[in-house]
Amino acid sequence: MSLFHVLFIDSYDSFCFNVQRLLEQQLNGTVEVTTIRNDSFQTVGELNQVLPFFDAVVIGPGPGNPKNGAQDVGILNDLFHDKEMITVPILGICLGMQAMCLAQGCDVEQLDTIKHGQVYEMLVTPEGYTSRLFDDCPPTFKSTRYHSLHVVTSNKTTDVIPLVTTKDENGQLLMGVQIKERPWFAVQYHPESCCSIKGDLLIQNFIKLAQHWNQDITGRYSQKIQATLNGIDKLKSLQRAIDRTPLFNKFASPGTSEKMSIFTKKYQIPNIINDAQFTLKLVDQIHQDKFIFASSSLSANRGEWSIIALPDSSSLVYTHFNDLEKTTIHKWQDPNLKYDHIKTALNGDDDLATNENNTSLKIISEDKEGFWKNISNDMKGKLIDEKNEELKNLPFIGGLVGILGYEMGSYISNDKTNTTNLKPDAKLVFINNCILVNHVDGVVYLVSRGECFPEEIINIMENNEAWERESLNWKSTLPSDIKYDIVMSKPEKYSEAFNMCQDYMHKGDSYEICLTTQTTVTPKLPSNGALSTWRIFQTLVQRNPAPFTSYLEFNDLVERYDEELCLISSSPERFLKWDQDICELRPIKGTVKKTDEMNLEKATKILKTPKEFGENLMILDLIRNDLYELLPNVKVDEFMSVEEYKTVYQLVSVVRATGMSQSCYTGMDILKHSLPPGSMTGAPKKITVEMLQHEIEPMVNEMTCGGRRGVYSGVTGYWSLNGRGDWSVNIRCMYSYDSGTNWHLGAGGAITVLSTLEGEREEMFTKLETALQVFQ
Ligand SMILES: C=C(O[C@@H]1C=C(C(=O)O)C=C[C@H]1O)C(=O)O
Ligand SMILES: NC(=O)CC[C@H](N)C(=O)O
Repeated sequence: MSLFHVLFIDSYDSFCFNVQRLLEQQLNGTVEVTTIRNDSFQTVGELNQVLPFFDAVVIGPGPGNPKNGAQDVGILNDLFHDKEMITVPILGICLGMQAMCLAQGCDVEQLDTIKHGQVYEMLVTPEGYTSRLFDDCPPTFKSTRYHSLHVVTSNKTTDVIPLVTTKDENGQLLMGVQIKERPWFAVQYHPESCCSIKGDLLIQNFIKLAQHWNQDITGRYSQKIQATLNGIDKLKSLQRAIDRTPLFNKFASPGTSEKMSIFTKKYQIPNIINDAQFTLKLVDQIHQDKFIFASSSLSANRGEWSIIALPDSSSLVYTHFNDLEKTTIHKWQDPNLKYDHIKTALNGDDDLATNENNTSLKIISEDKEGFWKNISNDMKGKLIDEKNEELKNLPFIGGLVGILGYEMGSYISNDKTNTTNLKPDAKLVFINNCILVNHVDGVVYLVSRGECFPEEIINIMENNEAWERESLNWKSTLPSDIKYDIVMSKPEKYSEAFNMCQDYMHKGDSYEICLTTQTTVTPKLPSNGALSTWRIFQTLVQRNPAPFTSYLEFNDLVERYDEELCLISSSPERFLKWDQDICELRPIKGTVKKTDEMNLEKATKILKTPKEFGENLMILDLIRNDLYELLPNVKVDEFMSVEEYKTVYQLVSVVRATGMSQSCYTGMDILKHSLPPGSMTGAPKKITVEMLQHEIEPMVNEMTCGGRRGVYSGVTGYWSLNGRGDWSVNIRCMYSYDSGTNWHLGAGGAITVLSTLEGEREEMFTKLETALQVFQ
């Protein structure tokens, strides 16, 4: 079977892999796609050398305006002016169509009413049918639009033949074209969106047309064979334009794999079924260090399990400092290690700190890429190909737990000049012992790698009748004699930032921008007063029960030190969960505040309006893209359901990818490639994250340096030794880098062209309030 080779030129869009997979899914998998960026080649001349290898070129969507030239669209404009291209079959999508038409003398103008994530009826023109691009297509079909700009024809642009149009407040708009006497076709809508129909038919028709032109009209196929023979090396180098190398080779034998027996003990406790308080009563009994991933609000597929991870003296602590490009590794509460040793070592420039103080401390100079690789390699030898069904199905049997901050994600640059920044960007601890609570079956498991599960916990469980009968006596307010200094972002700065977001979206640089603010709370204690992190946790859990309630206090040194990291979270949002074969993302986009007047029915109406629909759809398509980058089988399993939480209603979608076990990737690869979470960035991710970091957020959040978000907007969770993982988005949370002296709370929301300043500000305050209420 001969393959159909497509060169796909992406413009750093967040829908690029959706397009790639849509192409690959046609003709029974015989379409082979090589994806490059619009600046992978410096000149069209270079591109021409590989062109004969390809049957067709697809030019994808993306931010920017082709009228701005190469800085926005790389070589796209030159490509459409190049003689060699005249015979090459091309399909342009959105930005691709705008560049194609601009080169034909059309204008590209801003729409009066912009459409981002909106579904419209496309109308095929008579020329649409004669062109054969819309063979077998009904006269009207629904498709998603993501554009601020549109193509305007004139009586001088007669070579541009309209194939599809649509109508809206802007009037009649051009939605698809062919360039006269050329195999060049384009659409303004997005055939790859999950809300577009007939996208597959469009691609099939384009491929047929391309084959026909190559064979019968231009004779390109006779040149192609020769190019295949000497183009192989060039092609291989093209395929590396986007790095999709796995973090580690999961099929290679681990070599030094440790053989570990897993100890489990099981307690069936029927009356804990559906009782979220059980976990809280249990953790109340445990006085040793613990990381808690509790479900304080139970719902299907979220909150079935609570996990209590117990670090011990052999647990390794991995801390990454992004600005310093260094990682420290040491044992949990190493008796010889002092915080001063760590500080001194971080300030020095030794690659591997010599172990002068007889401690377990190791310092590694590495950037975040190195960190991702090294922790994965450390886990590699420890992962267990578990045959025992029960152990295989437990969510966690030991492994890494912790926090990956926003700055660990892609497209965010570090600040190497900030040599004094000792705030960790990632902190993970290797766990040998844990307690799992299954809230559905009413079972508690004690799991240990090895045989030494802490006696203290076994005793607590053996005597569970005593403490379990008691009701939870946690206070739901903090001591009344504590005052708080609360510093928030300035309102005028927020509105400036909001307007800046609108400008970018109107220019076509972004379709949705998640603008966030940071608030700092400093407790003012009375003399002899104290406010423990545990007390704050107790309060938040009760004030805002959530499926992803976490408590992570990193008292990883024997001596308490002033720069301890602590996170207390009541997040509603799962970012990514995976098992051996399937991974699931659960983006939340769309928020309505709960009030006495607001009920589920009313909230559902609001959440189904174009504003919220578009906001969710954009992120849904972006999340599909994140999964499609590495895995070919992706499905939207839940489309915009309304979920009720303590203080808000939220619009949630669920996307799953299957077939991970046969791929070369693990869930950790998916996690690395899809951070930061799309629901916290907006789309397209790359340009939006860059604008947020460098221009928009430094203005709003003056007290945090350089657009840093830190723990907020990152993820918290675990990677289990049985190949599972689950990470929630760090929102509706508070965290401290200095042992509770100051607490940071982030809050924000996605801004689209349909947003209003007042609406967004109120939404941001509603979200801030879910955690801030603890201090009030
Ligand atoms: C940015 C926050 O929340 C995110 C933004 C949402 C929205 O824009 O509707 C909803 C959930 C989160 O993904 C936050 O809570 O601070
Ligand atoms: N999705 C796109 O390709 C958008 C193209 C262009 N940046 C616009 O906003 O119109």
